[in-house]
Amino acid sequence: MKLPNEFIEKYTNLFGDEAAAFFASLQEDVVEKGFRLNPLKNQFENVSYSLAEPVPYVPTGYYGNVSGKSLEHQTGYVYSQDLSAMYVAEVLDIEPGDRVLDLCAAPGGKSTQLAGKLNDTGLLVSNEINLKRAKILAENMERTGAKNVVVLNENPANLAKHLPGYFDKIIVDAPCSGEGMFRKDHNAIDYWHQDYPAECALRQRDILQDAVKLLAPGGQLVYSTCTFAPEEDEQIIDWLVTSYPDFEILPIEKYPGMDQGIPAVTQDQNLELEKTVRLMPHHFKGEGHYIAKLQDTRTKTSDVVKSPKVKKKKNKKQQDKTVLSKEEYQLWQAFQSEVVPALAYAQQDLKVYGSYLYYYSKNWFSLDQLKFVRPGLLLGTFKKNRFEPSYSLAVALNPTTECAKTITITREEWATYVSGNVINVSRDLPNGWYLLECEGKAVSFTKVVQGVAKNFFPKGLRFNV
Ligand SMILES: C[S@@+](CC[C@H](N)C(=O)[O-])C[C@H]1O[C@@H](n2cnc3c(N)ncnc32)[C@H](O)[C@@H]1O
Repeated sequence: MKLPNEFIEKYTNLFGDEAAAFFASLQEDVVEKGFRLNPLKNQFENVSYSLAEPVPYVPTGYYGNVSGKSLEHQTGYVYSQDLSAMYVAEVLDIEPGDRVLDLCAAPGGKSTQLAGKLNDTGLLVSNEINLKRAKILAENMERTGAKNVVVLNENPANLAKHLPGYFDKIIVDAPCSGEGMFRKDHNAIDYWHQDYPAECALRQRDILQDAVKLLAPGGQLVYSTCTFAPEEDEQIIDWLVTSYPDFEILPIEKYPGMDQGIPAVTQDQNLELEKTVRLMPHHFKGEGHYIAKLQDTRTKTSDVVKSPKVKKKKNKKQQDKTVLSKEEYQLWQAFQSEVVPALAYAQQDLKVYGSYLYYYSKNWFSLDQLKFVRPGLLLGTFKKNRFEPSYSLAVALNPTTECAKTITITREEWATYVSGNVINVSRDLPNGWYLLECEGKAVSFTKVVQGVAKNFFPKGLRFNV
């Protein structure tokens, strides 16, 4: 890998004696991998990956490589994540019931972790400006099985216009010059030029200005990048606390191999920046990252004050099209009482978009003016006088406690099913909807018709093991 000359010059000046070790680490081909367990799932004794090497700084993190074609991945038990990246969401102090925003969320590394930390309380809004990436994000969030996640496809300015002061906690994992990704993605070097970090910094300031507007007084903000560039790291945080004096930098615990931020790269030599973290590949097993944690010191206001105003409906024509018809509600209830009795959602917490039925709590914000990819948990589809449960609902279920009709399948049968084939089951089994579970993990819904479990695994997700 050929590093640009200006890059070498810049970091030789900045890192001095350490520069040679730093450049050498960027040339390493074999980089240790990591993964996280999803706390929304249960029975981890059935996970076939070794949990012998836990990561010391993330309770759900482990060293090791997981396959995207494994049962554990398909059912959302594990998420493959860089060993540095998994420290970002870890440092945000999530409390049950928090409203959390991941502003630059695709493909979902931080968001999947945040969903686990919220444990189905509060609300997680995972936002991604790029539609294609937002769809990938939604797929990754689906696999977590979280019931309280909304995926938006908004620009931060529009979000700030509609939801000012709405969120208790925000992560800005900013688009950056990606220097920390050079060894993982050699193409990142092609985009790099001397002025690139400064250009990225302008965009990061814009995004942070909106993030500040979105944060509730007394809220917490975590900012991260995967670059070594001081322009996008310490200098951005220095700019933030200078521009917004209500914000103060909180200390982040430094585990072995983690470095502190470098005050010397800022004009005012702001020593507070030592509280931030640099993850450097010559010191730490993981790609290059920078993390800062900020506290808004304004007094917290009550939920009543911070909820955005919802405009009252003016006339009948403007009636909410997302309200279920009586027939739709009856179809859902018939399915729900028979198959998922634990999910007795109130009618006000259900919404329809076209023929799709979603769980979306009445306590969450109005989606009217926002572009969304996932307006809550997709429960299923209404099709000519019947209700068909979704894959999203299947993977969100605990087969033991939340589903009354399950069929246990073997790993071989699982492999058959995810490749798009049917499975033969007992002919004595009554026809109808069942949840397929393998080793306690919810795989998919199936419809049994005379001893055959029909394939309802989404076409776009099918794979051969
Ligand atoms: C570093 S990546 C996020 C990675 C993600 N947080 C994760 O852990 O998987 C930055 C994201 O910011 C998005 N982005 C680009 N320009 C943006 C902008 N102006 N405002 C908000 N997000 C932007 C990119 O599309 C990209 O998905």
